[in-house]
Amino acid sequence: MVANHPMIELRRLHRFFGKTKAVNDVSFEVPRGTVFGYIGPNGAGKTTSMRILASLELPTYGDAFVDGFSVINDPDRVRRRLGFMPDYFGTYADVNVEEYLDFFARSYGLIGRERHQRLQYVMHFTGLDVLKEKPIRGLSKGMKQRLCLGRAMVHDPAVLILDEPANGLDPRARIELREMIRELAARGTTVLVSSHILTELAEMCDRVAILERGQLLALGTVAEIQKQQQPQREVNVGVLGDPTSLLQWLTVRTDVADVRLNAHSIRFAHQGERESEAALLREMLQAGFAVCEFGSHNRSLEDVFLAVTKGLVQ
Ligand SMILES: Nc1ncnc2c1ncn2[C@@H]1O[C@H](COP(=O)(O)OP(=O)(O)OP(=O)(O)O)[C@@H](O)[C@H]1O
Repeated sequence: MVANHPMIELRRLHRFFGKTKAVNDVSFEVPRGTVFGYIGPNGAGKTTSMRILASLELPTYGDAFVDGFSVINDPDRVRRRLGFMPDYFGTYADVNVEEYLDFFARSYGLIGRERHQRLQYVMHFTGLDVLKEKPIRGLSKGMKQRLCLGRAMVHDPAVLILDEPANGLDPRARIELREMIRELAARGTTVLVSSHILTELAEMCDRVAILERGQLLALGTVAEIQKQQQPQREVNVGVLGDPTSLLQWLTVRTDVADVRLNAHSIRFAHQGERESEAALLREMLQAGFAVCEFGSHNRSLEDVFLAVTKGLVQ
């Protein structure tokens, strides 16, 4: 096995349930220490492929690897290296936070001082140390999510698979979760995290995959995907006086398209980098237009996500 193999790899992964192609020929690699976003609408196949990685489900065809070990041929080694946080939190007996985590630490074979230290570390990392004696059925949704993360990381796995961990969290809890995930990656943990929406993951992920109806639609950094979807930027120009002559000036240019007159400004799509936008503004001023406003922006991530996916469910 080579030293710098990907920590997660899906290789032509397929999983069918009858006629439903839950995962349909998906391949990608995730390098060590990165946060990888797995994004798609309901029924896209995110949970199914995560369950395959967690060796809870077998592929129909293809294979998946964790730290170089196949989920088909080496599920025990995969389980030791991987922590899985499912998208639901089941009901549990009347135990408190520490007892709950201790149970999972024991089930991973941690003993004595090592188990004690690991529990202290996990409770401190997740902020649960102050709640360690609280019965888990009395925890808030956000605290239960932290406990679920604590459970997934109790055996210090190299890879964490988090299925919609931000589901149902309030804005502050989302930010805290994002910080925890980034910190885990900074310490070398590889994290695969799923969500329905790109905006939620955009800031914390190094790379993302967009999935729909079992198929991979886009793969790359958020900026790469955004650029693929919209190489043009939308520019808005305000000008003093009658805008008609600027409108005509813009319409004949080849680097400008879709010129529209708004109430007090002109909008158009501009092909090119930021430098050519600056050059365009300079030319406008040199041509004598009294420009009082000039702004540009990419399409929002929501728009990009909607453009990539088609809203198809299965
Ligand atoms: N055990 C199963 N038996 C039959 N069909 C299944 C099973 N598990 C998943 N599916 C189907 O496979 C498809 C993909 O489901 P999956 O749960 O992987 O999607 P998802 O992207 O996680 O969706 P969500 O965001 O709604 O959780 C869906 O059509 C689902 O109904």
